[in-house]
Amino acid sequence: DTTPPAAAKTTSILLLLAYEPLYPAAQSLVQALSGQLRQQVKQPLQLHVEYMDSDLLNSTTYLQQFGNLLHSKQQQGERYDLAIVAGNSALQLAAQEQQRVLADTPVVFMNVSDTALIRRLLPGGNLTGVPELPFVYEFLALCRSLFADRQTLHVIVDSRSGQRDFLPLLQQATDSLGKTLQVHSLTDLSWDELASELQQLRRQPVLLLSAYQDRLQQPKAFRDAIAFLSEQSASPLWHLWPQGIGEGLTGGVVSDRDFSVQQVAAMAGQILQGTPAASLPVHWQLTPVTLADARQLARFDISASDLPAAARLLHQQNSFWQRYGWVLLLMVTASGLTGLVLFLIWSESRRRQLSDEQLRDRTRLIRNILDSIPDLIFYKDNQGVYVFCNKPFVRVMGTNPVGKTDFDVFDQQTAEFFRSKDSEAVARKNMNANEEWVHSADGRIILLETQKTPIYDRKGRHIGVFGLSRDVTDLKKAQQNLEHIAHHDALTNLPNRLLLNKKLEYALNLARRAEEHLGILYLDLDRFKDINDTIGHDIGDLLLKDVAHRLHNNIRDSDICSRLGGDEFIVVLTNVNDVQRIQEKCEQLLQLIAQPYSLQGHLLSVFASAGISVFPQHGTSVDELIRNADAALHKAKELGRNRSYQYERQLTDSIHSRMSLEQDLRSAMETRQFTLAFQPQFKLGSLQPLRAEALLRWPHPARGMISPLEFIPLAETSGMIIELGYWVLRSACQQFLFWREQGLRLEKIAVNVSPVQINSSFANTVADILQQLNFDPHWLELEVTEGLMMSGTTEVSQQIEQLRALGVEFAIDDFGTGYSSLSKLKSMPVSVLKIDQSFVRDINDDINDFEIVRAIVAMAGSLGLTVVAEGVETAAHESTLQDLGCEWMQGYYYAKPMAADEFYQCYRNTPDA
Ligand SMILES: Nc1nc2c(ncn2[C@@H]2O[C@@H]3COP(=O)(O)O[C@H]4[C@@H](O)[C@H](n5cnc6c(=O)[nH]c(N)nc65)O[C@@H]4COP(=O)(O)O[C@H]3[C@H]2O)c(=O)[nH]1
Repeated sequence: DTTPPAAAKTTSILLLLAYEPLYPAAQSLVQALSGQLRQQVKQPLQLHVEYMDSDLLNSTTYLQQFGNLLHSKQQQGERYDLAIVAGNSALQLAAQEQQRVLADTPVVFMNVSDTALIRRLLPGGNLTGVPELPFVYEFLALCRSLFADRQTLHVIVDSRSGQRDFLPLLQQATDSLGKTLQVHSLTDLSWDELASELQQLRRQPVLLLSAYQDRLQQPKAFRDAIAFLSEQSASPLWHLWPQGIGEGLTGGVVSDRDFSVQQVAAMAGQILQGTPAASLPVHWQLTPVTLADARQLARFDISASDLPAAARLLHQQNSFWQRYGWVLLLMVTASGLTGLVLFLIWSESRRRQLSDEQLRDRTRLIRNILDSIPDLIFYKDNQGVYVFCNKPFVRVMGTNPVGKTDFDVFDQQTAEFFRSKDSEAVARKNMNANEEWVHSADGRIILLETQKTPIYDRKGRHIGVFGLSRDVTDLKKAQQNLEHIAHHDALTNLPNRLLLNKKLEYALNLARRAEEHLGILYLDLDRFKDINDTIGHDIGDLLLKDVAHRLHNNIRDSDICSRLGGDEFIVVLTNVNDVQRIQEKCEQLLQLIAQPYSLQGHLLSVFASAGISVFPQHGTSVDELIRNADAALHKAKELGRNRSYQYERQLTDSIHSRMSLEQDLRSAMETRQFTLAFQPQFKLGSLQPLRAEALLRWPHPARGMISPLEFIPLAETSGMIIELGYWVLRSACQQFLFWREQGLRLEKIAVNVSPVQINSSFANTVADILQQLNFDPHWLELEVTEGLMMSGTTEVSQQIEQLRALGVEFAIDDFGTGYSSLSKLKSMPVSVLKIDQSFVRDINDDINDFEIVRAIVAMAGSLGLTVVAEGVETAAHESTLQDLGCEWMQGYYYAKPMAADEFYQCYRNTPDA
């Protein structure tokens, strides 16, 4: 009897991997870890492996979803004595679940390159582990020996942070070695454009940092990305991490993962024996290993002898065992169980030749082994009569079938199905696998994955069928769940971009065959960000759900409705015969979205804009149709929102001109093409301006003066606004100092600040600039948007408060256009309100505008805020504003924005100066 005397406690370890299950490196990591852990942990061990597949799906929502999945498993009885997490996002998830799934569970991490995250978690954390650091200098040394004649290191990155964060380090390293770093960024390139750049590079070192998404936001799983890039590239691709090497990437200098696995298993062993995780030091000392794929080296004509002597080569096919070993191994494993059963049958048939006792012992041993396997194992003779089955079979099926056929045990339909699968295996003379749903004895319907193998006697005659069934119900459910998460948007449950691409591809094929049209509607909510910032993200989320619901419920089943993220939706109208219908349906959906929403006591209105592209007129591929619908959406927004626009060719041209404007903007930054204009602000009744607003001007060498309304958004999306904004601040302050020296009696200079500029270093940088210029902070007013003020994030408030403490004054620009309510004004850290010019323009004709201005002035007065009216163009404007109690004015009625010299000439001799 092999039953142990007393059941030893099972140690349960959660192995959380950031990778996808199909990823070969993930599988070998699991195997290596499980081997090492079994050596370290003496008790019975149960490993729960979870694959996050976070390369492609790395949003916070996904992390949240994954956490929920783990939590629900835990509630069904899973418990963990220890968690081993591999990869950055796995550690992120562990950090997120510290209080819930992993409460009191020690964590050992590995393959984590995010050192900031490790350092953040270490103090007080119940964790330790082995990080994975980039060996940048060692890698450059390898490049020097392999590509001695090359001075440039090419790097591939995309927009995602993480790997991209290593760029400054690489820049520093290449600079220090006198090399050049050339970045090929998927933020500017599509996959195809990157491929054609890689085709131009002949035998140059190319380092892959990160490539998951291109500028068209087309994602690729890591495996697909490296397969694609390595196939296209005329140069070998290298990596700072082991993953991907051997699967397309040529090699790299990486940390030794075998060593990490040993360390992690040793740490796990110590923790399970009672050592607190926090008392085991993190293993920061890592040894670099040069790893290379022999097949890729051969492809690029690189001699393995040029690698360091200790380099490890993958896929080196030189011995019989290396070539065919895996085939043999597979054959041996597959035939193992079959052999065991054959042995059982054989021993039964030799019963009379051996002593009874010997036979009984042997048979009992084999039975015990087969009974201890959780899978259902059975053997039927060639008449379909069960000769043997193990205990799990009897337990799950609720009956012992030995001596009976399937027809005696199961219902007619199930029995026929089982018999047909037996016959298939016999006909194929080989193992046959199938899945089958069956009723189990405890009343559940379970999914069995069954393998059937025909058995032959020594003369080759068929004598029966051996079968092995595994209960994969839970596995299938978990897979389906993950599959669903991977393909659906967590908030609205609509298909995400990945699934949209697949469905649209399918719809295109159908439309092609049926010679029908398809309509692609790219919808985006107008000013959704303001709603989010002012009323809160919770309400914003509810609103998105309602919009999704309205869209989904008002299209046909064959149509597709998908959320791309944020407030962007795509609706695909299928089976369209009359193109006119597309436009009509789009208008109908926009009207539907515009109906009011009642969300947790808030009555809200929101409008949407839509861009339309039509198959086949506006494109024949998924990419092209979505891109063109997007271009049409931009046009719709430009034309004033709450409307739709159908794609036309000129839009692509204008996108190209937008891209060329962006390039010009970069060179304008380098060649300092910008200037400042200044517009005075007057206190009522005074001819002498006491304040001036600095406004950025870009005299483009070919296109003339370009409005800030056109280029500031570009500078914001490209991040250039940060550098540009500091330039404006510095120049405006210098000009102000100069005027004061010349005798102009100005009190303050106002400078516009874009929300993008307010990051964690904003206040310190502004303070530094003021200090360098010896500029009194009380002379500075920073104009920020209403949305930013309402966003209420702690970072923004901290930055603003830090500067206010120095004496810098803050104003809300274009007040009244956002969603902030007057009652919220009290809590905003500002002292000036600038009434938007759109209210001033019609103040004498539109009673609503008049009332809004009246309310703003009254409320501001009671809060002690200064109100400045913008866009005062006529004496009538001035007099109405004066009647309402507004004291400060700015507008063309007094002066247009002008160059600094002109400003000085205008106001140096003003009577009350
Ligand atoms: N119709 C009319 N317009 C008037 C009148 N008085 C002033 N304006 C215009 O209204 C805009 C006022 O600036 P803003 O609301 O801050 O709006 C600014 C501001 O949001 C942004 N901007 C300008 N310079 C900068 C800058 O240095 N940084 C940032 N982040 N944004 C800037 O660009 C916007 C537009 O700037 P500009 O084209 O210079 O346009 C200026 C000004 O020329 C009037 O009586 N009638």
